[in-house]
Amino acid sequence: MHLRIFAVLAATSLAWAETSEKQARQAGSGFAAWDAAYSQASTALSKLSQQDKVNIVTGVGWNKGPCVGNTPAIASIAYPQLCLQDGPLGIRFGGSVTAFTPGIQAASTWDVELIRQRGVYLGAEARGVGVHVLLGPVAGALGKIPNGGRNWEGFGPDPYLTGIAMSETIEGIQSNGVQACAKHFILNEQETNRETISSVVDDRTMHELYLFPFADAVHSNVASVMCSYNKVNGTWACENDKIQNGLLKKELGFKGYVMSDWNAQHTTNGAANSGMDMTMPGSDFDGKTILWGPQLNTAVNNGQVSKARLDDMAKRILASWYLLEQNSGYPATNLKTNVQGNHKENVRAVARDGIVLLKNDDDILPLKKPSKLAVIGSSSVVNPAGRNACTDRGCNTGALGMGWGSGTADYPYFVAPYDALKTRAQSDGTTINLLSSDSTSGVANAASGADAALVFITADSGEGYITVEGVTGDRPNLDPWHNGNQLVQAVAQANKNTIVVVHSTGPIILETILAQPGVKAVVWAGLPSQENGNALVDVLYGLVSPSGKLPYTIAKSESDYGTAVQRGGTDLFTEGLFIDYRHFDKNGIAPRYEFGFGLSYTNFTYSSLSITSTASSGPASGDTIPGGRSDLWETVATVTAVVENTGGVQGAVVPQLYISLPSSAPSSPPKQLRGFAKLKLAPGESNTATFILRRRDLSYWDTGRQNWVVPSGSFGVVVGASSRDLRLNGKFDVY
Ligand SMILES: OC[C@H]1O[C@@H](O[C@H]2[C@H](O)[C@@H](O)[C@H](O[C@H]3[C@H](O)[C@@H](O)[C@H](O)O[C@@H]3CO)O[C@@H]2CO)[C@H](O)[C@@H](O)[C@@H]1O
Repeated sequence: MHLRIFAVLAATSLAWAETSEKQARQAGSGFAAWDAAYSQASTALSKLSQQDKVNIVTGVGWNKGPCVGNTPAIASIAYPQLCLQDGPLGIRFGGSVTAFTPGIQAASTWDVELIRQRGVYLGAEARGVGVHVLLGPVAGALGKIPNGGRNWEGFGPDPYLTGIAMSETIEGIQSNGVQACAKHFILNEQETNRETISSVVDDRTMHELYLFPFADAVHSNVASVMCSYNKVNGTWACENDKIQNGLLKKELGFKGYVMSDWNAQHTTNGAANSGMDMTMPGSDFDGKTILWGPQLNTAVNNGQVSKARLDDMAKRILASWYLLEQNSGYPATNLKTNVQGNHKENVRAVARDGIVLLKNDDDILPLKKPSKLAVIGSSSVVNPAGRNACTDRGCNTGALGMGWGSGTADYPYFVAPYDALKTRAQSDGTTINLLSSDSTSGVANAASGADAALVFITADSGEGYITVEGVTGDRPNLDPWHNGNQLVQAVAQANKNTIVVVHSTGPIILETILAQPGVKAVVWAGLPSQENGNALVDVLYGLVSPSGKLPYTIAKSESDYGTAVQRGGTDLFTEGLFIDYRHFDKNGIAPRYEFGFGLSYTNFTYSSLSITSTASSGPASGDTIPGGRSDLWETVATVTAVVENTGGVQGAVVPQLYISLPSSAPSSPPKQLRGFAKLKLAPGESNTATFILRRRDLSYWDTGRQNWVVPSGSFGVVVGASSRDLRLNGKFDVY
């Protein structure tokens, strides 16, 4: 099977920048593979009654099957009861599954090998428990609002980084014959009013920011896409002809099927005729309202939905099933099967390599066999009620490993910071003073006299159907929870070697913390899932040098972001293209820690920038393949740079390539990420980072021509250690 062969090839240890040839092949073969799958689907379809077809496209109802989504079996074509199950970080409600790291932690590694391996393992576990459709990965919310409740499920607000992560994850999942589902399509950027709000966006912003990573998903032959709860430009996403038929199926050449988010469908005919192909879960949560099933049958019988449209829906679903070869030897559904294997190794690696070291004064880290350590904060220990005490992780009690909602999984075990620190302390002969509370009383006692004080703070968020400590999804502000600022203040007053460890679903404002002279280090540990403590100890003690880079900007003030949760019925997306670092760059706002930032225990120097380009200006052309016009995916320029480890220890570096469009392009972000690589270097070692630019990477969306266009003129090229730490400058001209 072509897809599997290429996934195996792709599992070699190549940085993404070096694999675009593979991706081009994959798109080509994917197209052929879809053709074959469609041919099988047509044969099967000819054996089906109208009722069978309606059954294929209609879920059986909430809580009426083994999975969160189920469709009935069709015996005549040996089609199983299809099992659709969350989610983006593992099997929700599984009995013995791995709780992988959330998407945002994977993005924070900037390591395509780890991201792909995470996808492969997610797929292996889904297959092992007989899940046909794994409901992830997530590219919407993209993360334009720093407080957005579900941002942590995805890969952050940069569409390029998210696009690469989507591709790697989808190809990884589907290499196991499991259908992936790219969600939520599209512009579902906040939880507040998510089922009523209309996201109003201009055409260029839609293409260059929000649709961009979905194009990657389609290019990687994703089997399914989930339409979102919100309205897009006034029309429900799941009833929106422009986005489903126009953008997704026609422009991007999507061959799979669109399923509704759970209960996101509003009408029988509107959804069918605007491109939605499967309704989930098939009823509302009370089981009272059913919009397809018998109603769809009637609509087809009286001509409100054409027979051809019903055939198309069913064919898309069957073709995806055949594409992934689920018609042969697929395991029976049993969510309780133990499928963990050695997958915890990926969790630990992603948790560890996603840790971002923000501050390290006096080289206080790595720790050097302290004789006494203070460990302070309620999140240093596992939830006293049990690691899975709160359904769908709907509480922020004890150590934090993921946000809350449908995109969660139960932890098979949980190593809290204190657990791992204690183990390490025993081997070092270190004494630990533990204060597992967020109250400032008792802090002076616990922290004073220790060689260093580790203080743990958190910020949590999640999906809006659960309210945690008064927070219904989106965070109301960017402060740490549980009086984190006051806790750090108290610790830093008692101990001048204070190390702050932050576990958070997204940015928090660190100004109060950084103003404490006693705060020597800030470790941004993100969302490390079940390997929380182990990953932290690896970095704190220098078993590895920290190599994570921020996948979003940390501002000095919440208002610096220029975006906020909308309380009314409309979000006008007035910021347009300018979210996260694009906004800070355009408006000359100094971030506290910029997108792409992260310290190391070693140093790197950059040299020898080289640029070659064959790019020509003008609109994209070529046939539509999965992902859009074929030439958008062709390599048109290559940039290389040499990076050397000039420090004393081994470390991994993430050279980042940003481009600036020529002035002939309409107002554009000052710079945009268009390449990155992760190089592991021994002291004194150097290596070349190779960045391959595809036509789409040099294009803007021309609203007049309704096409991607490479502008003529001089393209700026910078290679840096972050979006603000720019080490090498160059340019190339395009005519
Ligand atoms: O899980 C499939 C997709 O579902 C959406 O989230 C839903 C979630 O799965 C479900 O557990 C939750 O149910 C609650 C329901 O909303 C509420 O009315 C009822 O009282 O309690 C239910 C909890 O037991 O609803 C969520 C939708 O509101 C996700 O958006 C999507 O990403 C998932 O893939």
